[in-house]
Amino acid sequence: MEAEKVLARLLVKTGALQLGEFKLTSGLQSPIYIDLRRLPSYPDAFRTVLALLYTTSLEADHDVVVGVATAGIVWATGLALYSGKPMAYVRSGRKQHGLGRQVEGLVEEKRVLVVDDVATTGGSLAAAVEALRSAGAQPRYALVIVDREQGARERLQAMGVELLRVATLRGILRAAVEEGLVAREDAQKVIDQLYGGEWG
Ligand SMILES: O=P(O)(O)OC[C@H]1O[C@H](OP(=O)(O)OP(=O)(O)O)[C@H](O)[C@@H]1O
Ligand SMILES: O=C(O)c1cc(=O)[nH]c(=O)[nH]1
Repeated sequence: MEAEKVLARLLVKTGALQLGEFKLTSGLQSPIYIDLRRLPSYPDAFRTVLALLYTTSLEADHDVVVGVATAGIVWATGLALYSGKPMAYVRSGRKQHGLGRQVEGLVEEKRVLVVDDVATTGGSLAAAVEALRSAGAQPRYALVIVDREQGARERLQAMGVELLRVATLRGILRAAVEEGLVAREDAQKVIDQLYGGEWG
């Protein structure tokens, strides 16, 4: 079964796909929210999505898996255990006590795969890439489970980082409609509001 269909089923079953009115981290408003933080509460779903993430990660040459705080750390940890690669993580800001670091773990001169759960504008991944470069790392690839296609790929490309994704939000919505999991009219409203009616 293709990744979009698997994700559509799991996201609906676990309540991780929510329709409504949401404010995003970028300040944008959205009629849909993907809450992948719920997945680890369902071990079978967690394992299935980790396997999909691992398969996609094979496209990226890397020495270290780096999670983006907070949601990305969970997935990076699972992926590192899956792949046997070292793992590190990036905080959203520099720690104000202890060693005062933003990047935790060994990344200097390493080819890094930056992992997060969702990409929307790419602001969070871009900030992580900058922090990693300041720490002497070489971030080459970013990897997410869901790419909402709201600017992340282009923003990262401009920084020399390629964005890999298990699925796009539009692909998941299309599969959810085909599987009878989301009403076509509800999905169409999301597509109209976020993508000017283009299903991609
Ligand atoms: O591409 P962007 O526009 O940056 O949006 C995506 C980011 O937003 C969410 O994080 P959030 O800020 O909600 O923090 P959390 O991971 O700590 O929950 C998500 O986990 C991504 O990191
Ligand atoms: O852009 C975000 O903040 C965001 C969107 C989304 O669908 N899911 C999420 O966890 N964050």
